[in-house]
Amino acid sequence: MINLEQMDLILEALPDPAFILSHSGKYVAVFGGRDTRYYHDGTGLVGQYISDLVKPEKANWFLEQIARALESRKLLVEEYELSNKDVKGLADDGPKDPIWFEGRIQALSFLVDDEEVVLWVASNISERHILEDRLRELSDTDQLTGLFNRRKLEHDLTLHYASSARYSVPTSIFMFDLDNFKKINDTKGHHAGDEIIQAVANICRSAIRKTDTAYRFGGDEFVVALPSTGREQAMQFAKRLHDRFRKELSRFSVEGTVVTVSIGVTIITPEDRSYEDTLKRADRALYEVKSMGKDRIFSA
Ligand SMILES: Nc1nc2c(ncn2[C@@H]2O[C@H](COP(=O)(O)OP(=O)(O)OP(=O)(O)O)[C@@H](O)[C@H]2O)c(=O)[nH]1
Repeated sequence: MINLEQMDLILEALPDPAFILSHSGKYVAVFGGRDTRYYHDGTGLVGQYISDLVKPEKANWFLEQIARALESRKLLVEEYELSNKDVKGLADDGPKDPIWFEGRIQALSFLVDDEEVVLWVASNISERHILEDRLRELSDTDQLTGLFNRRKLEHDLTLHYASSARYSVPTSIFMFDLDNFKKINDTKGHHAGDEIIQAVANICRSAIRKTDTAYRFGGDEFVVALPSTGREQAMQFAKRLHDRFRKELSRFSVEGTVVTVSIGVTIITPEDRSYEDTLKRADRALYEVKSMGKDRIFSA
């Protein structure tokens, strides 16, 4: 049998810190979490209140989770970020960078000083979090150009569509496609083609505003989303962008074949049933440009 003294030693040896927190946010007790590579020593927190130690917004979040766990009586799992600068009363030794925690919060079946209490076990998941961020970034990014990809475009357009519908804020869309690209690819090789695609991406990056976003839609097709931009403004910008393409892509010409860009411009309208309708219209505008002889802008 394990005696009480041994039980204390076991609790102290727990790899992750385990807090007993009251309904009002008091640190009633702290066990374990002695690994200073991952955690700060939390024993200095005992007897203090969360709202005295962390900023109000974060403190309210902690109190909400405690209340939820007490109400549901079920295990609650939540991820959150904290740095030792956020929490007064922690010793300076321990990790310097902000830590991402997974908190597992469980109501306990006894009261402390007439208050309900929860067990809050905090595990350091920073490494996993960084990896997840990197994976998300990779899955949203086109490898050749570093621009966002079609997947991310579809995600972002859903948001633009929702805010256009809700707040009547216009979002303009350019869809553009290189002209005569196949010929260059066939004559000078795929590698030269890749260079052109990268040059287009660089022009986009340097030309657009911070609030605009450029995407590689696929192959030699690109999309730029311009939030809070009406048609007239969008057309002015399309002209400027088109001029830059003309100037900066002319160096890739071969044997009388010039790489130019055709741009279809449209705007999310209240009649659109979803962003897909907007994209289809942009695609139709692009088709019109191509049939009119390429290297120009058409608004639909
Ligand atoms: N180098 C390179 N070529 C690509 C890439 N993705 C697509 N392509 C090529 O891009 C070309 C796109 O075809 P089209 O749009 O019909 O070519 P185009 O000559 O520009 O045709 P128009 O738009 O009618 O002027 C095809 O030859 C594809 O093989 C890529 O990542 N790198």
